[in-house]
Amino acid sequence: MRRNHKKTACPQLRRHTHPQQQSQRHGQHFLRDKQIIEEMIKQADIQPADTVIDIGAGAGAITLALAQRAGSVLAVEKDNGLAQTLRKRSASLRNVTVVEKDIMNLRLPRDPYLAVANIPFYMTTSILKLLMNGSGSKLKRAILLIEKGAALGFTSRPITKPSILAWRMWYDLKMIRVVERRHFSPPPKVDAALLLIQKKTPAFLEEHHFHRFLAFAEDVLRYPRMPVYLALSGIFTPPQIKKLCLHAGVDRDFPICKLNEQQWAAVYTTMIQHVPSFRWPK
Ligand SMILES: C[S@@+](CC[C@H](N)C(=O)[O-])C[C@H]1O[C@@H](n2cnc3c(N)ncnc32)[C@H](O)[C@@H]1O
Repeated sequence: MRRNHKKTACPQLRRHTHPQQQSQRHGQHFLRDKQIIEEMIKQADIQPADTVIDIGAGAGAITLALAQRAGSVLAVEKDNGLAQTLRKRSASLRNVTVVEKDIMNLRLPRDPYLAVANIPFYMTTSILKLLMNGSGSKLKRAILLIEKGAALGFTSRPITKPSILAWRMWYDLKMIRVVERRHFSPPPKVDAALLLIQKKTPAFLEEHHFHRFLAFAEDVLRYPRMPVYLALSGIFTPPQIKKLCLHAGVDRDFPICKLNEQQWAAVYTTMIQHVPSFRWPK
């Protein structure tokens, strides 16, 4: 492995450069490039009063940069050694709180917040669920470094996975660009990408519908390429399906996964308004 400590965003990493195997188990791939951190911060459009979470803060490469812009920074790191290092490095910064914890056990802010992070790749889906699932998600915007393959999956069309569809009903997900593996130390096995997550305002549906919509999506997307009339037949009557297709401007044989978010919102709203609740997918 080629090391160039001059370029490393955090010189303290020398002490924390673990063997490759351990880094992979804990998702410890530290950012070496300050320009990428600057780009993340620019994309996050942080305002002076904002609360920002750094998920998997490591030794603070992103946290310390965030502290210059945000009202407060919550740096969450599970690794005891790294958390201690970050505590020392941020001791003089009154707007940084280091929380040594598994991110999955963190109580998220009750007020709107941002997330800017180079997350542990092995937890990507769990972290996105944590940030976006739920009726009262207060996430306003996030810019996350994740695996390139995952970023492509979350942002592509047609949307075949219920959880991704549910996220995209309330959030715009955009892959900003690829970040090659050489920008990390030690480098991961695959390239990464910057994923921008932005809350839709207004969203197609009110927030309290999230879980019911997810159950609906899980039911009708069981076979994503199924024709609309078949996929919806367990919930709607044939005349309702005919009307829905007419309104959405799609043929009854149109693959269900090819509906756009606006069409999904129309189908779901029709269910809530015109289908007895015992027929709603649970
Ligand atoms: C990809 S590294 C990023 C480190 C640092 N932010 C950077 O960019 O250099 C991911 C970090 O997440 C930490 N981590 C792994 N699992 C975690 C968890 N469940 N909760 C919180 N932190 C975790 C790792 O110890 C590691 O420091």
